[in-house]
Amino acid sequence: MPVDLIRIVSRDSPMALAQVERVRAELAALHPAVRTEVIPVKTTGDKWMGDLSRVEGKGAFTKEVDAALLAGEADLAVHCVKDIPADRPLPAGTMFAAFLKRDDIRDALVDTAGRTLDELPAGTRIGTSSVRRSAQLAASHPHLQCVPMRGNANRRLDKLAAGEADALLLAVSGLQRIGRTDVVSEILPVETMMPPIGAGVLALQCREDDTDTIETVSDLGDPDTHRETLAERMFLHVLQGHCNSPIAGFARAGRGGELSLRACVFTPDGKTVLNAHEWAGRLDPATLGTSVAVALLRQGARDLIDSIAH
Ligand SMILES: NCc1[nH]cc(CCC(=O)O)c1CC(=O)O
Repeated sequence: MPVDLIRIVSRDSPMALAQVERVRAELAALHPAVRTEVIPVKTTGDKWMGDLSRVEGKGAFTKEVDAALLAGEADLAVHCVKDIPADRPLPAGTMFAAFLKRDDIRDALVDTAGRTLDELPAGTRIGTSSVRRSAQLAASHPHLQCVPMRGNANRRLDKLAAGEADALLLAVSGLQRIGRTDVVSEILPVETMMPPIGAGVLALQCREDDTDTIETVSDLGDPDTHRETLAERMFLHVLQGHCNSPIAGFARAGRGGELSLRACVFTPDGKTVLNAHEWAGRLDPATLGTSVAVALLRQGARDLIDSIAH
C-alpha cells in the first residue's frame, strides 16, 4: 500500500539537510502524492569536536538518527554511507531500502589562494583529522603538514577563513551539496587521494517491518551504486575497519555490469601502502569485497589497521 506521509530523520548539518532535500525532490518526482516531513537531530559526532576515537567513534554520526527511526518517530533515515559503521551489522530492526545514484567520489583541495596541491610550499598547513587523507598526503606530498580539523564542512570553511589552516581537503560531493564548489582549487585524482569506502553515496534506511515505506522509497535506488556499495561495505566489514582506519578504496560497475574494486591500506606516515585490485561479474559484489579484503590481510593489513586507536 502506498504511504501518504514519510517522516525523514537526518543530521541537522547544512550538508545533511541538502541530502534530505534531494531525497524529497526524487520522491516528489516518482510519488507526487506522498507528503514528507523533515526531522533534524544532532548526533554525538556533531556535538563533540575532539578526537572521534574518544567518543566510541563508531556510529557517532548515525546513532541518534537510527534511534529516532527505531522509536517510530520517523519512517526513513538518510545517511552518508561513508558515515555508517561497516564492522558490525546495521542496528537490529533496520535495513537499507535504497542507495541513491552515486555522486563524485573524489576529494578536492580548498586553497584560498587557488593553488594546486603541487604548488603549495613546504610547511603549508592542511586542515584534516582524517587518517586516510593525512597518510596519502604524507606519501605524495611529505613537505605539507596536516593540522587536526573537525566539524561539518561549513564550519571547516569558517575555520579556514579564520586562519586555523592554510588549505583543506574536502569531498567534492559534500561541497556540491552545500553549494560551495566555488572554493575548490583542485579536484584530486583517485590515484593521489583514494576515496573512503562509500564516498558520495546516500543510503535510505527503514524499519524492516515497514514494508509500505520500503516499497515506496526503493524506487529511488540506483542498481550500479547498489552493487558498488555492497562490494565496498563487505570489503570494510571483512577488514573490520573503523572510522579512523587508514583504509581507502572504491568499486566501479563497468558498462557490462562487471565490477572492479581497488583498495589500499596504509601506515599513517604513508610509507607503507598495501594495494589490491580485483574484478568480478555483475552478480557477486559481496565475494569481490571479501576477496579484496583477504588479499590485503595476506599482505599484513591487520597490523596496520590495529595499530591505530579507535
Ligand atoms: N565525515 C563527514 C562527511 N561524511 C560524508 C562526507 C562527504 C560526502 C559523501 O561522501 O557522501 C563528509 C564530508 C567530507 O568528508 O568532506
